Amino acid sequence: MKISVLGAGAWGTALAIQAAERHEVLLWARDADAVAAMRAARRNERYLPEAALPAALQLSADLAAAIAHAREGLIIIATPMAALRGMLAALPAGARCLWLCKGFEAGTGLLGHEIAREAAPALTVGILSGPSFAQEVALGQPTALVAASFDAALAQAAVEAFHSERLRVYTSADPVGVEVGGAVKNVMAIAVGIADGLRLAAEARGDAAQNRLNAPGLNARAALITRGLAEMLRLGLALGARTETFMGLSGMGDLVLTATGDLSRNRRVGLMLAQDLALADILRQLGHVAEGVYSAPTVLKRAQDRGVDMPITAAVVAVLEGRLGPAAAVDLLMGRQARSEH
Ligand SMILES: NC(=O)C1=CN([C@@H]2O[C@H](COP(=O)(O)OP(=O)(O)OC[C@H]3O[C@@H](n4cnc5c(N)ncnc54)[C@H](OP(=O)(O)O)[C@@H]3O)[C@@H](O)[C@H]2O)C=CC1
Ligand SMILES: O=C(CO)COP(=O)(O)O
Repeated sequence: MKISVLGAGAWGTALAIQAAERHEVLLWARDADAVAAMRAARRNERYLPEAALPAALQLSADLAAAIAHAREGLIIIATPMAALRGMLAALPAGARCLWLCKGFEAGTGLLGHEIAREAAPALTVGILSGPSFAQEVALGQPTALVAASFDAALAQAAVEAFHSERLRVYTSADPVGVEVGGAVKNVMAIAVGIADGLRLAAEARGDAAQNRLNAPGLNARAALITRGLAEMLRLGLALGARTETFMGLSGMGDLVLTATGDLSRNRRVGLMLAQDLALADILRQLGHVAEGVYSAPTVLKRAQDRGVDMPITAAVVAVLEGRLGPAAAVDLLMGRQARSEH
């Protein structure tokens, strides 16, 4: 199959490396200098230095040529959410396309499939999601993904493109649930990062040695993940998703990975917020996109529009906007009034 991956960040590069073992894959980056550097080093030093680029992987900075390459095959949009609309609009009618980005569009508050409906209704579209750190996929470590589309043949094409002995690809007919899971887990990873960061700071101060670790511990982490899943489910159901999707790879699976795995950029944002670093400095230091930062306000807005209660999301937004300190945010969440769990 001919596959074009549009966007040569960490995730697009990792999937292109894997698919190039079995397919004719072209990886596109908008920056011609970046393409030249990757051609010379056969490595993406900027975004994924861990893995070599296979000799068969084609590289290009020519968007029209990249689209033409996969005109009859599969186009993968691997940019951040902010660029999805523009990429979709550039594709020709009838093209088959899946995106990897996880979030809500800032400003409009739309999910990817809603943007596609608005900006590119003549495409056949879907999402590839699930718990998957790019570095692990690039190195061939076992990973399971989910391909979701209203078009069953497209989800099956994603299986054909990426399923291998190291990469399992499941299909789903619930793109709404898969997209809500991918977007909301990023916000929850920031929340858990904040709580874990407060604990690490207390330990570093020696509070543990003095037996007065007055900071959130592992119990608080489990509570945040579980209540985060409840928030994700509530919003998802309000937007038309199916309950079982949130118990799967793109829901609970990705939430657990991103909230607890230190490779997560969103979790690292939370860890650094707990050290009272300024958001702008954190984003500079990361050097990669952390979608939760941009999605959090839109998640909250869509929840409020539907009358859905999302207290963890609200606390993350308040911390990101500087209206609440990290410790006060955790205190607020843990100190909420008692109520029934379900
Ligand atoms: N990394 C991961 O493990 C995973 C990431 N994802 C999701 O995939 C998406 C991409 O993440 P990731 O690859 O990690 O991001 P990175 O931050 O590693 O890279 C972003 C890439 O997108 C490019 N880009 C940014 N804006 C535009 C634009 N307007 N037009 C074209 N290209 C653009 C950047 O190019 P330039 O250098 O020119 O700015 C860069 O190549 C995110 O939504 C993320 O949530 C999903 C699963 C796993
Ligand atoms: O989506 C991811 C893993 O599935 C990557 O998460 P981060 O963007 O937080 O690194």
